Amino acid sequence: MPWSTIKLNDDTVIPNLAFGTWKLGNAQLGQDRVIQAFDAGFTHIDTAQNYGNENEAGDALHRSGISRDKVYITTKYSGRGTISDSIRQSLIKLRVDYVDLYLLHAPEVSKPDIQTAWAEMEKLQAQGLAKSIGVSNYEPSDLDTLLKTAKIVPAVNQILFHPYVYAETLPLLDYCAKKNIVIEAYSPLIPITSKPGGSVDKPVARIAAREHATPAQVLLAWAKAKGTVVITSSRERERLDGYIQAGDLELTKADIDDIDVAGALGSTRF
Ligand SMILES: NC(=O)C1=CN([C@@H]2O[C@H](COP(=O)(O)OP(=O)(O)OC[C@H]3O[C@@H](n4cnc5c(N)ncnc54)[C@H](O)[C@@H]3O)[C@@H](O)[C@H]2O)C=CC1
Ligand SMILES: O=CCc1c[nH]c2ccccc12
Repeated sequence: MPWSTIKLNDDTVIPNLAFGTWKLGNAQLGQDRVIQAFDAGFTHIDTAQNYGNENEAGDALHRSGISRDKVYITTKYSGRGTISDSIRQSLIKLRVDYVDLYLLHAPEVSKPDIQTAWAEMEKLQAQGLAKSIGVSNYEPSDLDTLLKTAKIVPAVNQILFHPYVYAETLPLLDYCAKKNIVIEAYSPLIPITSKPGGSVDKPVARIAAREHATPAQVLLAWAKAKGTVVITSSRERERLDGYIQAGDLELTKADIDDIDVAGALGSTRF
């Protein structure tokens, strides 16, 4: 099945592939690279207050001429200023009236504290500034704290997600599944970007050879098969085309099990 959408607990839908804008390069290059991602077929961009390129993403959106309802925009509060001011500044930079998804970037930047920050997020959603609200880098204990006073359950938790951390993340995945919180997977390509030569390489290479695919495509297909929203990136058009095509790559249960086992063998926190 190609890349598609996932229904969130607030009844909205989110594309299950996103283009991340962290470390995209300087202003003009950043803007061109977002446009390149739209051209390649991405419909979801993931940015943040402190990536320093919401302006470029907004300009890219404007220049590409894509209508607002055809693109899904996520940004995050990264701890600078108040949440209320931050989202308003993000909306100006992004040149939009609302974002589709607004996240608390991490528990430590959920200021002044997790419960107060979440109450602010709920207000923004009620005001229509964010269609959906969620968190990032939250552990079960952080979610416990949040849910004690929350009126709304976070729609997503955006976390580090790749085969080497999968086994140790299972308790968090289970927690989120029980609360109907969708997992967004960032840095899914760590096995080839930061840890080449590890135990996951073998099954990934075997599957890639069989499917005439690249290792990156196999890793994206693995994260998709786990039911996550996959967030990846590249400055290169050829790689972006490969990411889009990875939506058609169906792994078997045996493939997924092989990658899970190899990931657990080489497990190290990055
Ligand atoms: N919420 C959070 O705290 C975080 C969120 N993110 C989000 O996730 C997005 C994606 O994160 P990444 O770590 O960049 O994702 P990723 O793990 O998909 O890596 C993407 C990088 O892999 C490179 N790559 C692709 N194929 C390769 C190959 N065959 N060999 C070597 N390198 C290859 C690409 O050129 C690109 O630079 C970010 O832009 C951001 O939006 C990322 C980190 C933290
Ligand atoms: O999103 C990527 C990593 C990152 C950059 N800034 C922050 C702030 C808080 C948590 C994570 C990050």
